[in-house]
Amino acid sequence: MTDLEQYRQEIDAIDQELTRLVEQRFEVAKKVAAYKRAHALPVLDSSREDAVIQRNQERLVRSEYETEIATFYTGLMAISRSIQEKM
Ligand SMILES: C=C(O[C@@H]1C=C(C(=O)O)C=C[C@H]1O)C(=O)O
Repeated sequence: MTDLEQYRQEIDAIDQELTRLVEQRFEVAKKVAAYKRAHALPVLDSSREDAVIQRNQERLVRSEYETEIATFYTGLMAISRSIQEKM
């Protein structure tokens, strides 16, 4: 196996885990949406989103990825909100 094939195999294994976790996150977001609907709360909670981004930036082993992790969570939470809004 070439180094390239080996690296792609590593990425595929990470993606498998990521997809499982992201799907799990979406399912919990739907429960949050049901709660918010029952309590007449808006889908968007900007202060919560800011806190999620900050906490995950702090979790990084390498702070060089702070901007990228913020971009990642911003996109993930936008998708999460779109799932909640479709309900
Ligand atoms: C899931 C929620 O709804 C929205 C989506 C969020 C997320 O995906 O983490 C966070 C805040 C909200 O804008 C929530 O309020 O917790």
